[in-house]
Amino acid sequence: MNIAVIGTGYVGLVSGVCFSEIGNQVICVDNNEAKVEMLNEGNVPIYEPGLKELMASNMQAGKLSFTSNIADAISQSDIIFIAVGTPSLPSGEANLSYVEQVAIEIGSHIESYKIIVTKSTVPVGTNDRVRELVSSISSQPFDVASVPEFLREGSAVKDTLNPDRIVIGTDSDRAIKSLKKLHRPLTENLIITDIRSAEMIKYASNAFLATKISFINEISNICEKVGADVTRVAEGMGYDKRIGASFLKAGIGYGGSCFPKDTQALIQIAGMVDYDFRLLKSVVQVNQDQRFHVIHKLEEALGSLKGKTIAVWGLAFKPETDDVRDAPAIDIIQHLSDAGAVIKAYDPIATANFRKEVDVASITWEENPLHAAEGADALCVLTEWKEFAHIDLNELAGIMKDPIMIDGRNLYSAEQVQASTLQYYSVGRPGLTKLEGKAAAII
Ligand SMILES: NC(=O)C1=CN([C@@H]2O[C@H](COP(=O)(O)OP(=O)(O)OC[C@H]3O[C@@H](n4cnc5c(N)ncnc54)[C@H](O)[C@@H]3O)[C@@H](O)[C@H]2O)C=CC1
Ligand SMILES: O=C(O)[C@H]1O[C@H](OP(=O)(O)OP(=O)(O)OC[C@H]2O[C@@H](n3ccc(=O)[nH]c3=O)[C@H](O)[C@@H]2O)[C@H](O)[C@@H](O)[C@@H]1O
Repeated sequence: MNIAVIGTGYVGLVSGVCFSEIGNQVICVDNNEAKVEMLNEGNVPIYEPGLKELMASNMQAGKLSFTSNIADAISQSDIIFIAVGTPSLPSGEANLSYVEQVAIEIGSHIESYKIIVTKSTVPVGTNDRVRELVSSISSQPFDVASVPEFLREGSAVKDTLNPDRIVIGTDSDRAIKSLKKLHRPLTENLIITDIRSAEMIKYASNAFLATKISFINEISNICEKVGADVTRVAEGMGYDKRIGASFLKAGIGYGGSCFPKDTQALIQIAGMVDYDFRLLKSVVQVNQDQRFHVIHKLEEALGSLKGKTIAVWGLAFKPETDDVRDAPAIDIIQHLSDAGAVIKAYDPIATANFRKEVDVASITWEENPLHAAEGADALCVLTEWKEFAHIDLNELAGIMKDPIMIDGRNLYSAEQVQASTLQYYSVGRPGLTKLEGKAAAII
């Protein structure tokens, strides 16, 4: 099939590459010409395992190309995917201006029947708005559909080629037939529904996953006070099929370009219809507070942070990505700097992106984790990169001024911690916390 994908961010690029991989002819469009040039040279603007190789092989096979000319892409395609950003407005609502702009451009260029599919995460009613905009400009026949995207950064290619389900929301039998045919090579689990339900499925899914994370983070906070181990609690809960084991890792709260934005947007969507989404508001608040538990633990270990040197391992919002959008590390580093600490930061790949996000004077950017830790009063682990997991903790303790580690991701096992001389603080595993001169608070 002939596909146009508008927008070459995470979703557009990965979808375009994967659609070509399963045998379609794909043109990806972006209005950022520098990005298009980069892609045409075979370079990938994001770090995503496996993407560059797959993109190169499909470009070589003539199945995938990049352009900034939307008119060409539309004329050569049967199905047009809208995959542009829907960032938060200051109110928390989704900014739909990019989606609307693309709808206007599609309306200006269609010359024959098209299926216009919104892949961007959009509030209920947006596909109706797309339909309205296109038909206000063009009298050509077209259908609209909502096919939300569920990929995760860091495993985007794998997720796209092996999805748990594909949701297809449309009121057109013709669109259902084509979209089933397009997606069937990826999975048999195709959920056909109406447009509004499809739009809602995406927000409800992200909000539910965010709720699981805030729930387990609150459980971890209680575990710290009652002497239980949150990793054991999550394991024990996860064997219950009704609960499931995933998204129960306690830590420093969720970040990234989607959960923070989509939870806020859903609160706004509810508010528009006079519904106060109290549960989700709490999820957001718990998440915001959780980031600062790292700071509380540092203060517990060091007292005032003024003039202290704090090493930070991990800046990306999660491993296997260089994305730092709404990474907990941004708030934590800003707070450390405001408290007068000197920061030595290291991330395997996200440092360049992070430097564009934070503007603090008291920070040095280190080239390796041990350099960052050398001479530090304490070390905070903020992203669970694999390369940190294998570091010799006694060697680490030996080069620090004070061997204090705040492990915000529960990266280290009980055995590793117990065999080390670190003064170790975890998330919700108080039995491992070695406190100088006082026992962990167990009631
Ligand atoms: N990043 C992720 O992991 C996921 C994102 N989503 C959703 O997918 C949507 C896209 O997200 P990202 O890929 O992260 O976005 P992004 O913001 O990284 O990329 C959007 C791209 O669209 C381009 N663009 C904007 N206006 C355009 C226009 N008029 N014509 C052509 N290109 C245009 C921009 O230049 C940019 O390259 C959002 O709604 C997001 O919530 C859904 C699932 C996963
Ligand atoms: O709509 C989106 O953009 C995407 O948002 C998330 O994907 P992503 O943000 O890439 O990453 P996740 O793996 O979901 O992690 C999000 C955040 O939650 C945190 N997290 C995740 C899982 C967990 O158990 N605990 C936890 O703290 C991660 O550290 C990270 O900061 C969803 O998992 C995707 O299904 C969805 O498509």
